[in-house]
Amino acid sequence: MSGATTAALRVERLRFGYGGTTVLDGIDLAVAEGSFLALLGPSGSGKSTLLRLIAGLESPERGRVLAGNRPVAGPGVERAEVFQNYALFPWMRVVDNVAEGVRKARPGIARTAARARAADYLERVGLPGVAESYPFELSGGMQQRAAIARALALESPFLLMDEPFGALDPVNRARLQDLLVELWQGRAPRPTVVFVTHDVDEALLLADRVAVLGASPGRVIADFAVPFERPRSRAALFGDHRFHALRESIAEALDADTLARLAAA
Ligand SMILES: Nc1ncnc2c1ncn2[C@@H]1O[C@H](COP(=O)(O)OP(=O)(O)OP(=O)(O)O)[C@@H](O)[C@H]1O
Repeated sequence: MSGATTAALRVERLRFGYGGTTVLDGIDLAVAEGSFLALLGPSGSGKSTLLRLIAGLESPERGRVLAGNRPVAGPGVERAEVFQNYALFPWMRVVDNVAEGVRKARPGIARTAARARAADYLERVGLPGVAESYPFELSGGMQQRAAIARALALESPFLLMDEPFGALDPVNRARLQDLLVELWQGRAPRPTVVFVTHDVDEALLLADRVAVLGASPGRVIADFAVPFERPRSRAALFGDHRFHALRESIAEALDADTLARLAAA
């Protein structure tokens, strides 16, 4: 496993279930500081649940999550989150949605300073001029940009993303993928990212490493380093035989898990 000694994030022997049904069992993961991990897996394998445990929104039954060497005991601003469905407060102007996060991360910051920082991040995600709008006035792609601005404005060492582009059309999805990588690479130090997706190509485009979860119970069944240099282009990836080989290996790992489950049923 990579980054065992410099892991910013560690999941150790983790087990978790809902109402007596085990969802995740025996999860061990070490994510190197400043790296980008994609969590891939079939529907129901527990990707979102694992992210919620890392976020501190759920507590493990066994094992633990360590973020920056500290056990995670609940949500915290050092672990910023972006979910699939924008999750902006509808009653707040866009700038205040972002500024609210800044104020949580920096208690005591003046309201005007928080709003200025929020406006700066909205500009960075390509949303100048919408600061005073309400979320309902924005398209889905724009709302998701604003949600990303809100998470990035926290300037947290961890960025936890649960299928953040899943609800977007292909053009906006590609734009936001590029934007995310650009913003992640532009930050010093880079935040450590855990990104849930069930899109293999998205994982290989974005991540340094892909952990594949199998289902029933969810556990890591394969772990691949993604070797492509950055900046990455889709055209270069599609022309690279290693991309196709990785896709194949991931599909094989998922197929083997499905067959094993069918055989056990
Ligand atoms: N709040 C909940 N209460 C009870 N069961 C839940 C809850 N949330 C998720 N589950 C169950 O836990 C399992 C894992 O769900 P989870 O959403 O983590 O999987 P996932 O891999 O993220 O799936 P998807 O790709 O469809 O989002 C599923 O069987 C799901 O039905």
